[in-house]
Amino acid sequence: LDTSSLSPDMQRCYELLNQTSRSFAAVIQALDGDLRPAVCIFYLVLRALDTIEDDMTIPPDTKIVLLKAFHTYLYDPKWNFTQSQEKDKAVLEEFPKISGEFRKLRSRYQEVISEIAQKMGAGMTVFLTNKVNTMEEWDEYCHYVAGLVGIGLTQLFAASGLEDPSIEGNTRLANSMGLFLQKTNIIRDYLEDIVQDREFWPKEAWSQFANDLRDFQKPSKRRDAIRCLNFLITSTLKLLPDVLQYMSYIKNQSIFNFCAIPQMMAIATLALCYNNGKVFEDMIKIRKGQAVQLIMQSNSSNSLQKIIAYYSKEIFNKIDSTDPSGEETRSILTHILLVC
Ligand SMILES: COc1cccc([C@H]2O[C@H](CC(=O)N[C@@H](CC(=O)O)C(=O)O)C(=O)N(CC(C)(C)C)c3ccc(Cl)cc32)c1OC
Repeated sequence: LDTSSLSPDMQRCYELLNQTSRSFAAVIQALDGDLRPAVCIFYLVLRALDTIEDDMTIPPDTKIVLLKAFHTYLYDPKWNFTQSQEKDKAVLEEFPKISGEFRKLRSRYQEVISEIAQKMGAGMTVFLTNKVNTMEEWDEYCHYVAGLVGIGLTQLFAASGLEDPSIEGNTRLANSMGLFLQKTNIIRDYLEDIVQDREFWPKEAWSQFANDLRDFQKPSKRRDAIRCLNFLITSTLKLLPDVLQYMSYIKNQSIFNFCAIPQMMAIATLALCYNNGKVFEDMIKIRKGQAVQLIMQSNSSNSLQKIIAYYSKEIFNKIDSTDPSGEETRSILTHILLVC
């Protein structure tokens, strides 16, 4: 991206974007028009909020104040936070550069980003102290940290003039775009979260198979662990029709690629995780070469349907006849293969 004509602060924002997100930064920088800087800033604002939520060295009552007030810092030219130990702490230390560029965005873009930041910060405080119990609470948590991102982005797309303003009405579909990504990340990151003493797998799911979520690390509990894993993957696959429907409304090629690539990485991750005990042994990541191939292919609804059909068949062929969710998994995949 040629940033030479941009202000020093905006150049720094693109550097921070490339530092905080590996493959994804490239698709943000490929966005058309004034959507590119708006999404870059939105991503960094969200990264700053996420860095506060993730930082276990911040005392809970300080964290609650920071999360609830965070949206106001967008309008405070001096605000930054230098006490973070997280890997992405630079976005908090250099926040004045991000908020300065934020205040230069069109007012509608500012309105969307600050409203999402306000709702997300408030929602995060609800789950700071409470674990996720029911499947409904799992949806609620994922709405706060990811569904709102889908909704906010959809509002930015509509405001940019690059998409039909009516897509702003697709709130449920936009929410599902976030839930699909977040639920996939939570399923994939079981071990990484458990070793950091964090639990995002809903109790309503794991309590069917164990007395404690940590039990799934034990080889003796591997059968129950995989049954819980397959149960959660089956629940997440139910979002795929919404993802396909959301994508069918997107007309701008740069926005299509920006939305499609993370969803394709997620379905490939779910296929890899399904019935795979490695989820409980080490960090699972789809191979870089596979990811690049997916990125190259994710440019039209037709190619999306082909990729989703490919991974749906891969999961279908892995279903274990003794798995209690097996019937449900088969039925959802059959439905998906019909619409693909
Ligand atoms: C319509 O909605 C979307 C359309 C396109 C992309 C995303 C979504 O995709 C990335 C993709 C991304 O960030 N990939 C990482 C890979 C990884 O972190 O494992 C990357 O390539 O660095 C992602 O994961 N999240 C984080 C949340 C899921 C919490 C929202 C995210 C964070 C900020 C923004 Cl602005 C966007 C997204 C959307 O959000 C739903």
